[in-house]
Amino acid sequence: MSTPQLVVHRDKELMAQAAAARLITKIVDAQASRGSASVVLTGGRNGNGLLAALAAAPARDAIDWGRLDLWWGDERYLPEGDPERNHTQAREALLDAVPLDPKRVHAMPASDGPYGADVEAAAEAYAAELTRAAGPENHGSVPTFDVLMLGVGPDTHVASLFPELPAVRETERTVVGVHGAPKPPPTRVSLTLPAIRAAREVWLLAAGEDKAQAVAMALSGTGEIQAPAAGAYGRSRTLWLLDAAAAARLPRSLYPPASA
Ligand SMILES: O=C(O)[C@H](O)[C@@H](O)[C@H](O)[C@H](O)COP(=O)(O)O
Repeated sequence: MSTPQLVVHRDKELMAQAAAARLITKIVDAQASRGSASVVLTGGRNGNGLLAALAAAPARDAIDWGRLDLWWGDERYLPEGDPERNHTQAREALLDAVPLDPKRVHAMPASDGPYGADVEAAAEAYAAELTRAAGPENHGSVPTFDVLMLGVGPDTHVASLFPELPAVRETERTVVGVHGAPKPPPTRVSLTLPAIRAAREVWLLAAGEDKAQAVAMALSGTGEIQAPAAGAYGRSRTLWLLDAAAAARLPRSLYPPASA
């Protein structure tokens, strides 16, 4: 378990731009050392804000887009192309503007796809896709993601893992169906904490004063069932990318020195 590292930026725009620059470098380095990179995207305003900042970044095309695997941490279980799907919003923010290899863009199933209303079957299918992509060196049922990004909800949820609900308690499966999510829409597909923790690096994105309580709670020792963000950590790095408003309720001892 990697100890959380915090970086606090002036505001959410700068946080998105700095996180985008950080992601470009991470992808370029992974591609230089291993020939490809694997990144898990998140939905929500901060996740999509990062993608939009990346689309506008001058260094954007230092990335070899044809050697990038994209996965999702969660998806709203809606028809393909629905404007509320995380995949739709990621396409609008970045994906449609760059020459990705479509075979390497792993969107989660849509509700008008082969599994219909059976969101558990959709989750099992995505878990199988992850296992197929996990090479022998991954010693697990998911590929070793270079970076897995997560927005943080005001209730400390990450992906579609909400406090106290069954999905956050899952310890075996890597992908589950979610019913009755408090954040609409109610039906979702989500990676579980075991899958999240297979990533080399987990980056948690939180901006705005509405996240300050969640950030303080998740970083103050609250358990992962009550605060799912507290259970989101990478094998070698856990990075919280915050703006000053979201960091406002942190004890000063947790503030990074540069922000003191
Ligand atoms: O499907 C979703 O809604 C997201 O995956 C969800 O986990 C999101 O990242 C958080 O709710 C934060 O969203 P904001 O960044 O918009 O606050």
